[in-house]
Parts: sequence; structure tokens; C-alpha cells
Amino acid sequence: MAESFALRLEQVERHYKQGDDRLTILDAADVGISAGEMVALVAPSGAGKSTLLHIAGLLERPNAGEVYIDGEACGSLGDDRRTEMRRRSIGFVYQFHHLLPEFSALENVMLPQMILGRSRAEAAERSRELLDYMRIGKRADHRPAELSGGEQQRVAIARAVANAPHVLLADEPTGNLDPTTAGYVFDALTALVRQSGVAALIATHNHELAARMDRAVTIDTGKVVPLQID
Ligand SMILES: Nc1ncnc2c1ncn2[C@@H]1O[C@H](COP(=O)(O)OP(=O)(O)OP(=O)(O)O)[C@@H](O)[C@H]1O
Repeated sequence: MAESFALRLEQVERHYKQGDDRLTILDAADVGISAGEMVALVAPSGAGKSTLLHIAGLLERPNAGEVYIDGEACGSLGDDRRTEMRRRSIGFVYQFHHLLPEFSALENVMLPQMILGRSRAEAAERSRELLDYMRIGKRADHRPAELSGGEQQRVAIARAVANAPHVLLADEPTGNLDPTTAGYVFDALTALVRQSGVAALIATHNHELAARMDRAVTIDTGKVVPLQID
């Protein structure tokens, strides 16, 4: 029933060669995330969170298994088609914002839209709306270096959803922020997920934030399993 999930990983395997040995990171890993659902990925360092996100985001190919985005199997797609799906259907937020330093906040949010062919005027209008929604509209013309860490991360979130993706993947999006700022950024991220209906998988070490998502999963000996957060 891959079709009912915006994102689905089915029997995904990922291993690395380690000398003559094989280091297995993901082993028949299954996870499905529905539109509008916010799922926390909480696991110890080295458990494979980034690996899982890279495979889900079509940045890396699994050794076996399948990734479905909106029900479409991505394993057999060529690199060009995967790149296009990534641009159209998937948004990424990282621990460090990765904004382009020579462009303003507004331009950083405009760029992914213009890559997909949206006009400059349309991209600017949507970007202003998103930055207003993230409560940083007044900072739109500033470059990343002139923004605080929390503001930079809110711009990065606006950029990630600029093309209205169906899947949002975040790797420690608040990991670089103090607890108060992390809370604000998380609130903004939550509001956006709820408003847009994107399916969100968010890796975090922060149990407080994980507890506020719809559910949490972890990686246990290569499998994705439910995690109870108290
Ligand atoms: N290209 C690679 N070659 C060999 N081993 C790798 C490679 N990439 C990752 N690994 C190993 O795979 C394991 C999982 O890495 P991954 O980055 O997915 O973990 P993580 O859960 O995201 O960790 P962290 O919380 O520290 O970011 C680690 O043991 C790592 O050393």
C-alpha cells in the first residue's frame, strides 16, 4: 500500500564495506509517512539517521529496497529524474542553514523556485509570503551573515518549502540553536507543516521537541521501529 504515504521506505538496506567486513547500517528498514504527519527520528549518533534521510531524499541509493515518493517507486529512475523529483517534491533542512552567503534571505528563498521555472516576480511574491509566515519578513533583504542563528534557520525552512514539496526531511534542524530559539524555530516549522500538509521526517536529539511531534521512531539494529517518548 505504498500509495497511501507521501514517503515510504520499503525493505531498505544500506551497508558499507569495512575492509573485508560489511558494516550494515539499514537492514530491511520500513517506514511510511502520511501527508501532514510529523515524525521524529531519534537515535544515537552513528545509528544511521543521516543515511536514512539521504536515502529518503534521493541523495543516496540503497543497496536494496525501494523508496516511494507520492507512490512513485524511485529506485529505477535515472539520476536526472531523481534530481527533478528532489527539486519538486522534497525539501531539506540541515543543522547548519547552508544559505548562500552572497544572496539576501529573500533571494535564497526565490532561487529554488526560479530553478523550476517560476518567474522572478512570482518567486519574490511567494518568498515574501513565506518569510512573513516565518515572522522574518522584515529581514528579507538582509544577507545570512546579518541574521541571527534562529533567523537563518527560519529562512532555511522557508527555502525548503518554497516549491511546496510533499516531503520535508530535516537533520537536526534546531541542533545548533539555544533551547529558547530552538523552541521558536520548532514552533514555526510545526505551523508550516500543519498549514502545508507536507509529510515531515525530522531527526533530532531533543526529546522535548520529539514528544511534540505526532510520533517518534528510532533505528534499532538497522530497522526503523516505534519509539515511546516520555
Ligand atoms: N560513506 C561511508 N562509508 C563508510 N561508513 C559510513 C559512510 N557514511 C556513514 N558511515 C557510517 O554509517 C554509520 C551511520 O552514519 P550516519 O551519519 O547515518 O549516522 P547518524 O545517526 O546520522 O549519526 P549522527 O547523529 O552522529 O549524525 C556511522 O557508523 C558512519 O560511520
